[in-house]
Amino acid sequence: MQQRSLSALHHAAAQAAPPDRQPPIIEVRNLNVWYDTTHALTDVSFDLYPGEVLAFIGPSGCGKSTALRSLNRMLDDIREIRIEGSIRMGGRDIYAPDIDPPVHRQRFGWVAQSPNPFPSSIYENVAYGARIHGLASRPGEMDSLVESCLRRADLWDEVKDILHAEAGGHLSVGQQQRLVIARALGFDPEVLLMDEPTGSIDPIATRRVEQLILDLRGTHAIIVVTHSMMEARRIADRVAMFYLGRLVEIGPVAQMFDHPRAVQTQNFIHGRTG
Ligand SMILES: Nc1ncnc2c1ncn2[C@@H]1O[C@H](COP(=O)(O)OP(=O)(O)OP(=O)(O)O)[C@@H](O)[C@H]1O
Repeated sequence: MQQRSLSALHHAAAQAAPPDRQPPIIEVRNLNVWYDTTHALTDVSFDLYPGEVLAFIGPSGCGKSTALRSLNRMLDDIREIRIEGSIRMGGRDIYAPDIDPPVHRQRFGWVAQSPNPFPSSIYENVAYGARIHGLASRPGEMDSLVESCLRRADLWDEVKDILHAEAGGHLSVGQQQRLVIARALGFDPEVLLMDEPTGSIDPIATRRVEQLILDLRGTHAIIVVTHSMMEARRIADRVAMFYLGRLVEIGPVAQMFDHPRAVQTQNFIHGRTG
């Protein structure tokens, strides 16, 4: 990836860091993304810190998903994509030629808006990641790992008697979303990326997924794209506001909602745009 000169945004991204944090797990600087002639992201810079929940907000089409997908290199396969700038994880450029995208992707769990369990049993859905990464080799280890992931996803009690008998796709939509989160945990990821994880589930299922995000916070860095301001308030440590492909403001959740600085943030959280 081409390295662009660091601008004032570099300084702004660092300033938005909470004072008591460890070094960032991901550093994004002057990220620009084009889909053919569509300039989807312009000079986006931010840091992601270990154990935090960072919410991406902003009107439809402002680049939230593109920013999310750039981190785990999900954009790679799109024709006519062009990416410039710098994304560093653990100090290394994730777009360097010696980075293997599938190996890089293993550092992330991915949760999409519509739950997409594999067409296999509940058990196999969760075991899949651990199996391909060789995370459970001793007898009984896989059972423990599957149970642990399902417990952490707050799903164990509902499925423990149907682990092998029932397909993941036969659960309710809210349960499926928790199953997808359990599956993501089976990969033992460092970062969880969630693109509107509550966008297709009902309010009760939403609160369970939100509680799950709060429970996973601390052990995982989590980025959540959300269209719900209430949700961002409930779950985020920090909020990043996107507008027309630019990250216009990033900061602690209270500051962003109670004292937003950018006029775009003020308009958006008061429902005047988006
Ligand atoms: N695969 C693609 N091919 C071409 N253009 C794309 C593609 N994906 C996104 N775009 C364009 O890039 C811009 C940013 O889209 P993106 O999906 O990142 O925004 P978003 O903020 O996540 O939107 P939403 O909230 O509606 O999901 C938009 O103009 C969109 O039309």
